[in-house]
Amino acid sequence: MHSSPLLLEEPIRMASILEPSKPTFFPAMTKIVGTLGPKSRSVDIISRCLDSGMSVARFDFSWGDPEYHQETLENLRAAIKSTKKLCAVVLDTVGPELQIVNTTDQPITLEEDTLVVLTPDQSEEASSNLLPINFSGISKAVKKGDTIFIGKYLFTGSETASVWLEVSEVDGDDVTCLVRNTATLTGSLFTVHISQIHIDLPSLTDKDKEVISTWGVRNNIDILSLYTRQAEDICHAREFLSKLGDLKQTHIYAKIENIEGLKHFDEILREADGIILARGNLGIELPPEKVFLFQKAAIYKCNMVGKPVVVTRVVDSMTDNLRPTRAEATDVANAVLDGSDAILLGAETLRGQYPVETISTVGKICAEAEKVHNQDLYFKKAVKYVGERMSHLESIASSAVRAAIKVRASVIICFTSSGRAARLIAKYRPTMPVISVVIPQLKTNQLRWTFTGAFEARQSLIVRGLFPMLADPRHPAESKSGTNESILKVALDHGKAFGIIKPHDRVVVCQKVGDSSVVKIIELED
Ligand SMILES: Nc1ncnc2c1ncn2[C@@H]1O[C@H](COP(=O)(O)OP(=O)(O)O)[C@@H](O)[C@H]1O
Ligand SMILES: C=C(OP(=O)(O)O)C(=O)O
Ligand SMILES: [K+]
Ligand SMILES: [Mg+2]
Repeated sequence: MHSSPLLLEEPIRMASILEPSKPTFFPAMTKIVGTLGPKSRSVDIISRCLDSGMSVARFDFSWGDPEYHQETLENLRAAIKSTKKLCAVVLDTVGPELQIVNTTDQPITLEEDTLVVLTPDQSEEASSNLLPINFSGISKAVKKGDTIFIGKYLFTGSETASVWLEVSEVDGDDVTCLVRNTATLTGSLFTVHISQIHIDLPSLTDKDKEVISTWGVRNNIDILSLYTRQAEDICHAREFLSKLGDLKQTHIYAKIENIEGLKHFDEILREADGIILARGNLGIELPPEKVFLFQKAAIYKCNMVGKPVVVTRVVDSMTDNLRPTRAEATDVANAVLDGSDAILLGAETLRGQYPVETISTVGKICAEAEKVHNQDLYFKKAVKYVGERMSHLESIASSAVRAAIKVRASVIICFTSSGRAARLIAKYRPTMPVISVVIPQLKTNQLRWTFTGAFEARQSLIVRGLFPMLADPRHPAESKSGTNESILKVALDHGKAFGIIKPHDRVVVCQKVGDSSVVKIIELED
């Protein structure tokens, strides 16, 4: 596998492209987040999603009630148990999302060159010439000539399932718009995107808070996906989580949806635990020729500070088709080459016809792209960015990756408690999987004693290259020397059982021995 690495920057022998990919245990180092919904909520389908490589499940509270999502989550738990595959849980908030509710049960067809009125009067029924919106300030927020998109496939506005409107007149609280393309809106809820306006609503709404403090607390959510426009949005959410018991351990990922988020990107990145590039919304907010540039710039910034970055909306067409378009397949590979940690699937798994096939197709594309990723070049950039003098841990982490590549180790094993050491290793984008062995720590909050570790292990399921294993808390973490040897043996056995570690392989281990952090190389006998 490491004999003659292909690099995109070097000439590739064309025939080598046709060599079939060898099957490996790890479908890809890049992770796949699947949004669970009507077409992906049975134990059977979720099990197949996990087996195909989904390692994070997203619950989108923009639709569906808590009971519905609870049922899906119980099924996810059963699937985890039967497949023995770990899966993290993401709660996606609604935020100041603009919505039109259609209570009529009938699809609504809007005809090109006709007029439609958007009204904040939500007692009105939706029709092809009147659409009630959940935003009282709409008439003050827009002006003649502005662009409004309604529907799900919001990129170009030319799809038949979404509509592109141009504001033609503002009259009192209502806004009259010219319909630019004929489209039929189906379902009970349509999202609305108005380009480049500030919506004067809080990023974390009362409804979001209610859901987090009930459903979120009940289910110990690992990651909160937050509609983010500025760094304070993250601070407020963190403050809110800090009062919810175990949820103070929940990671907050900033969902960058619009120009405001783009302008404040650097400050947001400092506060957030990770970033989600919501390209659905961003893609219509930005001129099309700028989308790739923001993606590359944002991913680079995340990579350099070692924070996970997730890219959305890659294979929309697989919602209804078994194969992605050429553009989509290439787009997935480019997201990997740009440096994303994970790919987020929305409609494709939520309400698409091929959730399992979508996951395995995306996984295969990711795995191919990873093979030609120029690790050497990337590594140099990352080291240069940190500069002199490195922290001890950063130096240990980068050295572990360097050593593992030089000795062609099949895997890196990293002992970690907070997950920080393992994330730092992942930052240097090793070409081999990292088994992060999370060692539970006993902690108390005055009321009760509990073990840490479960959050930390699951949270690494969204990071490229990290494959967590939660050590048995009965191994006392204090007496490091003796017990770590037995945990190491368990980790090696784990790797062997899954076929990623074979006899005579070399393995790089990163751990603390006494007070010193060490990187050691071990050569296995059998
Ligand atoms: N329980 C443990 N046993 C052995 N080594 C550990 C343990 N926890 C962390 N380490 C190692 O200690 C070093 C410091 O990592 P640090 O970031 O402090 O750990 P953590 O991941 O627990 O925050 C790293 O080399 C890491 O591999
Ligand atoms: C993921 C996105 O949106 P949603 O939360 O509506 O699925 C997106 O806009 O990229
Ligand atoms: K949402
Ligand atoms: Mg969106």
